[in-house]
Amino acid sequence: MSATKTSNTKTPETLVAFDDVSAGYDGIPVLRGLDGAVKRGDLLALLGANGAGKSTLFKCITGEVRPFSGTVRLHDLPRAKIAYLPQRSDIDPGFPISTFDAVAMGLWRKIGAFQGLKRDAEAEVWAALETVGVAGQAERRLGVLSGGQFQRAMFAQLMLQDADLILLDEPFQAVDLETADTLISLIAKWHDEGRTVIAALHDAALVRDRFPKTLILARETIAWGPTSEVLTSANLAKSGEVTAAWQDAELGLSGERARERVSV
Ligand SMILES: Nc1ncnc2c1ncn2[C@@H]1O[C@H](COP(=O)(O)OP(=O)(O)OP(=O)(O)O)[C@@H](O)[C@H]1O
Repeated sequence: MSATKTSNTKTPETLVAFDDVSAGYDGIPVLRGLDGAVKRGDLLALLGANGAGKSTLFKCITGEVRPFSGTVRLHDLPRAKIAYLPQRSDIDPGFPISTFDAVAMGLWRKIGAFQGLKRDAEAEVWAALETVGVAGQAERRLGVLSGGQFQRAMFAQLMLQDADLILLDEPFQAVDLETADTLISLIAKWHDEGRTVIAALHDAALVRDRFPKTLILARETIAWGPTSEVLTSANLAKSGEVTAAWQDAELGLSGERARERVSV
């Protein structure tokens, strides 16, 4: 990502607004009554227990999941300007693609999927591979890379996407400390360029150190604001308890009753 973007010193404007959003699957909400706004230039950590609804929130932003009620509004943000890195478990490791070609997919929106890469574009792909330290893996199949190499390649792809909003679902899962440092530096650079980044994470210490804003989620909002204010052990404990209570309720209820329960 080479272009210099808008300065973070501008008055922050809303990029994504959630207005009483309920969303989920098979008629059963897993996100409930979500209100709030992501500001342009935010570096926002999304914290919550397993099953708290973090991935679902991302999918509401990308449009993959449509809310049952409420609205998700994108302000001056075409979907083509959103980059989404799902959890590795959601990416098919058997997909027959080289690491080079996977990274080059980051340029698809710019040059089209079936255009041959011109020399300039090829150079961009090599530069991205080098920046994240996996140029030596370029010819290997993406699916055989180690966890850290794979995630570095995915970040190289993100670099080429030139997105305004970057959504990262547990980006440091199964990566070593050195890789995590490299990836965190890239995130910081994107933030400095004025891009908006939301990352679902489980490491509270990392969030405290590197993420100015935090949303703690448990199917509903537990807290959302400056990390120094919202990242408290009380809020984290509450997030775990509320998520567990919702999961217990779902396990104990038939689909029809669960629907009744969450609609009150
Ligand atoms: N495609 C789906 N169909 C049905 N239920 C789903 C689907 N995807 C997620 N869920 C359910 O929605 C709830 C929230 O899942 P989600 O993946 O959004 O949580 P998460 O906070 O990202 O969890 P994790 O930290 O484990 O990744 C879970 O109970 C999950 O089982």
